[in-house]
Formats: sequence, C-alpha cells, structure tokens
Amino acid sequence: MLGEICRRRLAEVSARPYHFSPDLSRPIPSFSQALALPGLSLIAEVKRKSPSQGDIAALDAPAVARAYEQGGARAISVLTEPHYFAGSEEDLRAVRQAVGLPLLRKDFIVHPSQIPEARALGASAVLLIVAALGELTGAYLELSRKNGLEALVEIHDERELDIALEAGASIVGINNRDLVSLKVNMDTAPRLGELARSRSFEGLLVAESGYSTPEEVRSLVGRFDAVLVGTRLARSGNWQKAIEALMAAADYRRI
Ligand SMILES: O=C(O)c1ccccc1NCC(=O)[C@H](O)[C@H](O)COP(=O)(O)O
Repeated sequence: MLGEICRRRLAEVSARPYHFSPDLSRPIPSFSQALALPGLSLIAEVKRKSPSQGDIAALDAPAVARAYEQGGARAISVLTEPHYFAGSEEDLRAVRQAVGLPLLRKDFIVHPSQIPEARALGASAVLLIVAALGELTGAYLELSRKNGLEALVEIHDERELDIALEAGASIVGINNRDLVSLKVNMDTAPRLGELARSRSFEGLLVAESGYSTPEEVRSLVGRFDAVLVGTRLARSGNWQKAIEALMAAADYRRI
C-alpha cells in the first residue's frame, strides 16, 4: 500500500510546477515546544478516509480543527493527500487561518517541492516516513530545517529507528500501523520507544495509530511526549468532547 501511495503522489507532485518560495520571516508556532509541554500532548488529526478504514467522516477541516483546539489538542495533523485520504493543500491553508496551534503537514513526502510548499501553506512541521524515504531521510530532514520546518520522522521497526537516529531526527514518531500490510500492533510503539531511549535518544517521542480509549492513551504517560490520534476523533461527531475525554486521561505530569 505504501509503495502504491508514494508512486501516485510522486507522479502528481512532479507533474506540477515548482513555485514555492515561503516567507521564512513569517512566524509559525513551534511544533516541538507544543509537544514538550508537561504531560502527554495530543496531536489531533483531520482525517476523512484511509486505506485501512475507508470512509471515516465528511469533515469540514477548519471547523473540526477549531473544535480540536477548544478541546485541548496541542497540535493538529492535517492530511493533504487527496486520493487515499481525501485531504488537500487547501485544507492545510484553511486550518492555518482557523487555529493558532502548530500544524503538521501529514502527507507522503516524496519530492523536495513538498517541503517549501508545506511552509508556504502554514505548516510548522512535516511528516517524513522512513519506510518511504530510506537513506534519503537525512537529506529531507535537512531540507525541512532549511525551510524553517521541524520534522516528525516516522518509523515502524528497528532498522528504520537506526536510520532516523543516524539522520539526526529530534522528533521520532513510532507508528503501530505497518504501512505495507496496514496491520496495527499496539506493542510496536512502546517496544521501539524503549529501544530508542536505550540508544540514548533524548528527543521527543510520538506514539501513532490505533489509539481509541483513555486507557490506551494513559498507558503512554511517562513513556511518550505525545500521541497522534486520527480515526477515533474524526469519527466521534463531537470532536471537542472526544478530545476532552482523551486529554483527561493524558493530562498527567511526566513521571
Ligand atoms: O491510516 C491508514 O490506513 C494508513 C494507510 C497507509 C498509510 C498511512 C496510513 N495512515 C497514516 C497514519 O499514520 C495515521 O493517519 C495516524 O497515525 C492516525 O492513526 P489512527 O488514529 O489510527 O487513525
């Protein structure tokens, strides 16, 4: 699945003109500072559909983002991939205008032009998926920093953790979902999080995918800096309430 999505995204992105020159003097909120606040931070995702779930919810991106912000999310992830997730660049631009929280551009970054584009649209950070970028991860990380962006470097196994650490990632996301098979294993994030810390990783750790109950979220307190939640929130219908329920469980001081 990951290969199919990336091939399609690369074809689309490389066919359009490269014309992004973001204004780097325009201030944007810090993604890492939001994640480093005391307790477990919640990154709430605007997600309409996905390859594993099909249709999730017909969301108005800025309205949902405002509810996420009111509910206490500390950052918002906006999917901008159009075919498999029904997102768009316009969603990112509109969410930037609607909320003050830092935004993560959630997409399949496979072409350098997507990085300055993300900054121009108002993102504070981009997602870099090691399974997609492999040894190019370091180069994309550097390009992100040059464009005034932070990067959530996403891994799913030990080899990808090695690549992320070698690349100098300071925010590592551990995805419980295998993006090739789409299977979710909730032991993945805790196991690899522990491994990262045992290898002296002192940056921020984010647990991703499959979180839907306060108990699951609570289990991350003291082990992760943030959790990224999409489907559970998007489906809730009452986004602010759903966030508040998850935050109540997460709002513990770091142990
Ligand atoms: O969600 C999918 O089905 C998916 C399939 C292929 C590539 C990526 C995919 N999801 C991206 C994500 O990492 C999630 O959107 C994110 O972690 C939130 O997960 P969830 O809370 O389980 O919706």
